[in-house]
Amino acid sequence: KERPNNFPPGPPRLPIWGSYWFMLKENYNFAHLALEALGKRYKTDILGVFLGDFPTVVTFSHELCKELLTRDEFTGRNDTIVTRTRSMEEKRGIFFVDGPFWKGQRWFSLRYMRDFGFGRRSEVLENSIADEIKYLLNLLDKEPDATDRDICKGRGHVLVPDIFYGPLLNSIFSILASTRFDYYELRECARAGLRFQRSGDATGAALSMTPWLRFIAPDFFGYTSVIKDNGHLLDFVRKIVDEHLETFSDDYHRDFIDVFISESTKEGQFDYKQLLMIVLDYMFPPPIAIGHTLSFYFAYIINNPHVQTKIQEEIDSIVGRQRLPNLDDRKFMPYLEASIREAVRIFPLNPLSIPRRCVQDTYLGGYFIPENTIMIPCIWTAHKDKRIWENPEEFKPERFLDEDGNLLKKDNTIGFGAGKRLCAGETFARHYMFLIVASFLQNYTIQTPTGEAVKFDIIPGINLSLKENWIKAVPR
Ligand code: HEM
Repeated sequence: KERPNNFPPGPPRLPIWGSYWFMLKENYNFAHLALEALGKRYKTDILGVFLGDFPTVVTFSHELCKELLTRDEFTGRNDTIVTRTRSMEEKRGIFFVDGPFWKGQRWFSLRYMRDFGFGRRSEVLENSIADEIKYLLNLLDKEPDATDRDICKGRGHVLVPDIFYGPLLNSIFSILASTRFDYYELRECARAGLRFQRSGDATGAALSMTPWLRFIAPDFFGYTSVIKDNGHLLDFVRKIVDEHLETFSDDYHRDFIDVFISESTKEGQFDYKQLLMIVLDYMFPPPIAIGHTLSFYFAYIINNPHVQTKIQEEIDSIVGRQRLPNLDDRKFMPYLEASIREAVRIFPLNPLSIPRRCVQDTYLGGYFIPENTIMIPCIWTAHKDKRIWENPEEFKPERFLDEDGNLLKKDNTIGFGAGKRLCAGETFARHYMFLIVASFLQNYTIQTPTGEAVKFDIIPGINLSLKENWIKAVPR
């Protein structure tokens, strides 16, 4: 268990948690800040640490993060107690599988979800998203009723991102399951998902390194949430899949679940658990990833009112006030688009992306990387790399525009990952974020209920999230 020869520099390895002790000392709450600090301490763009027994390499520069994300040797994922427990003790789904199984399942799901509008322009999907956005605008314009008091305190006084949970989930379910659900039920689901991902904080990481902790203090180390909250999501998905199996007919495929049942049965490979996990892997990110990215987005434009005004001017000149914005408007609204890119850059939701696994011995940045090393691109630091970004701490959408105000073709952000494991929902996410932001700012100016700046009270987890973000939408 020696440090491998020519392994990247980093802190020593102590008993039980290896170098993790040093991370906790640097920053107990936020692993990305702890690793960034260790990178600075060792004056390196590539750090070698041991998370318990696992050799782990962290890259910080934009260049090395991009290389890590795009090279085939780093397309594996890690198999941990949490990823296993999450998928019923098997390796299933898309997120945490690798090798030929991952390739086949990723290709299959993207190929067939596309037929239902996912990842492309689609009139049917856009109309259904437009209906969800009308629901949201209506919510901003009314006093709360019994069913929405948890997200609305009064006219225009709403909780972000919780107001988006129902619409986002209904949109993805229109593709997966051709079904709409009650908004409150969907919010409860999204909140279970949020608790589950928050269990991936510092103590949750300890669980992956030393799984026996689940027998000693399951609540403290997040194991209870893995079981209970993930169980809530699985029960929800199981009900949908079982209903599909009961009513399935090969004459007409209503949605992606039907296509999965049909195609995999034809090949004699119907896998119930895989169907559950694919649905879960596509339903989890819309509320958690899009919802919380929007939450940070609104926080930034509230704290930068000049940006908000400029976006509103752009909306007024391209769309006006007589109709709602649609995706045809997107290419004529570079400033709005740039503001979304800038929010993803300055506050990447997954500051350490979703860690990869090295699938064969190789080299990176001149250092030796043994097979099975955990590979972590520190997106947080790469997005503030001064070699790429001028004044990186400043929220400045203009950095994505040329002198004539056109959107730059090249986007150096890597908040959606890169390479063959690039986020499978990026197009869906970008479409949705554009439509929500454009429709909200066309009709409202967003501020905090007190008129003060948003305080960045961040909760750690696999994703970062704001503690509680009530906003006030003031009619324009
Ligand atoms: C703003 C919203 C989102 C952000 C910031 C985000 C970010 C990410 C990141 C960083 C990864 C890891 C990529 C890598 O390893 O290189 C990822 C993977 C993934 N994302 Fe997203 N995501 C978002 C929205 C979505 C949505 C809406 C969906 C689905 C509806 C989705 C589905 C997935 C899937 C299935 C993967 C796993 C891909 C694989 O391992 O092959 N994401 N996402």
